[in-house]
Amino acid sequence: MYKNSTYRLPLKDAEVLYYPGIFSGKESLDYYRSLMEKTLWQQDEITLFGKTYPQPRLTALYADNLAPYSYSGITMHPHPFFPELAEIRKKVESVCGESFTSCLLNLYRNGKDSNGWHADDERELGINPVIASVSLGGERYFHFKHKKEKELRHKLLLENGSLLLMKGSTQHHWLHQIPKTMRKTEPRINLTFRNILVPGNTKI
Ligand SMILES: O=C(O)CCC(=O)C(=O)O
Ligand SMILES: [Fe+2]
Repeated sequence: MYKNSTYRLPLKDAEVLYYPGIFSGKESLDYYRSLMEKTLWQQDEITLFGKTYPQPRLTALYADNLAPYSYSGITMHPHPFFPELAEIRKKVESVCGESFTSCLLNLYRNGKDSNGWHADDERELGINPVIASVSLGGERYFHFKHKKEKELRHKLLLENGSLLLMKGSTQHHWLHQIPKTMRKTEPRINLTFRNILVPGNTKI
């Protein structure tokens, strides 16, 4: 992919943009190292069909407000932003022209770590959520599948230093995942910037 360009993915009923190289190799490595160390990583348990498993990745939530975020039966409480995270948010906001209250981070330690099929459609994200997702470290494939038209699928390699922006009706019509991989892969940090609303507050 050529750096400093924007690609709109050819997905029906969706608005998904890919920006490779919003950070240089050096910036990406510096951020990767400081986030690896400073992030308060946690491993939650998920319950599937009455059985409990450790989530197959580490996560952490940061926000400007105290709004908790619940998904897959897990409720996360945010920590305040630290300087590197705030810097990354600023860059992302300037690239995509949106603003964000919160950041959910994922750490995929190796190819066995993954993120199963889901849509980011929780109530506290509002009606047409804008989600800006930064990748640092090892490359992983990101898959999309349409909720109703099963033959509509797409996959994309998320490169170090890139940004993937999902907006409009994307979460209504599509699911996404990061599948496990057998390839040898370096750890990957993913930052998903979102607007998470305080319960009772509706965004206009
Ligand atoms: O790791 C990624 O690129 C995707 C993460 C994701 O979909 C999520 O946290 O909701
Ligand atoms: Fe997601």
